[in-house]
Amino acid sequence: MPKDKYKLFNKPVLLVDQGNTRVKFAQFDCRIYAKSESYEPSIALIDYEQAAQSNAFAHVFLASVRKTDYPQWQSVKNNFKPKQISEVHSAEQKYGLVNAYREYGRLGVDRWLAMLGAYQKSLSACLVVDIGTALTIDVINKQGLHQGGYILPSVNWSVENFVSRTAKIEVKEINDIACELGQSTESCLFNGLYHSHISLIKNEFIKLKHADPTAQLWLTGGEKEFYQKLLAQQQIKVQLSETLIFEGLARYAYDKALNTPK
Ligand SMILES: Nc1ncnc2c1ncn2[C@@H]1O[C@H](COP(=O)(O)OP(=O)(O)O)[C@@H](O)[C@H]1O
Ligand SMILES: CC(C)(COP(=O)(O)O)[C@@H](O)C(=O)NCCC(=O)O
Ligand SMILES: [K+]
Repeated sequence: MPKDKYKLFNKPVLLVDQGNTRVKFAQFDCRIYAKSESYEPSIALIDYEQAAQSNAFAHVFLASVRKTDYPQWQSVKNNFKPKQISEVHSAEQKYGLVNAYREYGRLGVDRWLAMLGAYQKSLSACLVVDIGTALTIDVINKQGLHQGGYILPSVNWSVENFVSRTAKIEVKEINDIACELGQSTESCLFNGLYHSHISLIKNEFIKLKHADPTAQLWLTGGEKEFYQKLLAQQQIKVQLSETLIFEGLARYAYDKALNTPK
């Protein structure tokens, strides 16, 4: 081990991302390098059982888009003293990223952290798409200025609501979904919704590429692989990441480690 390497937290740090559908956990080995030139967090996704191990973590960093009411998070929380818990909120600007919202605290913290994760990794213009309970799209320019975004209900959520409010729409069998005209109720509905999402993403990405040819398109969230497939059919190449939100959270942990006297 190089001499200039030491850990500030004597144990790993736990990262928690509480979305609207589920809560996700990761472990971050928060090392500080005295002669740090670049910052490359080492993050591993872990499951609830690993997260719930008492005494396994020095500190926990939490990001939640709901009240922190998830039973899984509540039981993990009992392993920590209040001073070991840091809840992160969207900021006006931090770590080179500037929030486009005038009411900056209203931007979903998952969006804020996913942008921070993506921008740290690419240092170019980024389009960040999080496909979870909602579909969110956020645009950041090369200088780290968030340009704004979109929030759309997910396809499944839209279909469920639509079906429950219409008499003649029934979803039976779902065949191959594609960005093309449908020829059954199911394909008209699903193709229409997915196509609208894919066209919006594509359109924004093409605009961003005009401004910065090195712009990157990042996909995260539960349905990212499916969107990757649909975008590939449109000749759009994406960066997939399961850990964007955690990479944003890890930046906060790293900062706390740097600024806490040993
Ligand atoms: N293991 C899983 N558990 C729950 N949902 C999953 C899982 N794998 C994929 N999904 C899909 O991902 C979506 C949830 O994505 P996620 O990004 O976790 O959402 P959120 O951040 O809103 O909680 C679900 O609606 C489902 O379609
Ligand atoms: C848009 C969201 C519901 C997405 O949540 P998710 O799908 O990740 O659970 C969440 O980011 C949120 O509650 N945002 C607050 C409103 C805003 O971002 O303007
Ligand atoms: K999310």
